[in-house]
Amino acid sequence: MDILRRLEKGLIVSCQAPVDDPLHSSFIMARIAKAAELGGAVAIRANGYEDILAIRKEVKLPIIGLIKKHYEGYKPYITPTIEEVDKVIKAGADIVAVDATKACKPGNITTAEFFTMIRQKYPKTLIMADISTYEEGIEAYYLGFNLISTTLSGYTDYSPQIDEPDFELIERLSKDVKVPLIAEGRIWTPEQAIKAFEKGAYAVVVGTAITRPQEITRRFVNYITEWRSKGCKNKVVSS
Ligand SMILES: CC(=O)N[C@H](C=O)[C@@H](O)[C@H](O)[C@H](O)COP(=O)(O)O
Repeated sequence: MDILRRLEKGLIVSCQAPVDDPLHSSFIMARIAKAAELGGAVAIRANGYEDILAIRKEVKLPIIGLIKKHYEGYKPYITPTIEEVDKVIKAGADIVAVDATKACKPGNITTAEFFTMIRQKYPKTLIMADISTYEEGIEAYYLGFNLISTTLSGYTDYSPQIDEPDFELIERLSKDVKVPLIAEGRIWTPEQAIKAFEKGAYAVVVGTAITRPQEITRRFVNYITEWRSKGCKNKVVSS
């Protein structure tokens, strides 16, 4: 089946562990991706050449690949140059996710120029635009990106800094773009995933809430700490 059709109304699991995470390992990411596949995910989102390669060997699902790399003097870090695009494709990803914010990519390349470079080199590859605002999503749509994801809302200094997923952006963009609009970023519960679909999302990406035990633990601990600081209603047993 066509890759985009396979994503429709489905859960995409983002399997990423930064260098300072104890799970930072291609072997572990591939096992987590396998678990996500067995659990019913429709696709995997993965970061880094080695991780994509390892996941490609382990799962049959479509892979959305990216490479996070920081270049001095430039803000974009999600597959910001053609070099990272080459590696993502070489590793076996089906879709390449790139920064499509208004910030120039390394070498002062605009999103429009970057998109043209990728399209000329890879005429058939599906390209996902990681955006942070409505305007960026619209621009990405008219440039010809195949999918648009709300990944970077809350991660540029001009987008809303909220704890929840950006439902308003999901709703507005899904009405105005005619390519799949992916809801991504800070989805922590199944209810939020359903809400994203109801706002018009084509598929949802969940990362941290499924694949990062360190952050999941921290979230539990924070809730408990807050409850305790409010003079918890029930007796806390101290050892
Ligand atoms: C902003 C950024 O760099 N996002 C990254 C994009 O690949 C990942 O670190 C996120 O985990 C992913 O977008 C899923 O989001 P969440 O982990 O909130 O479910």
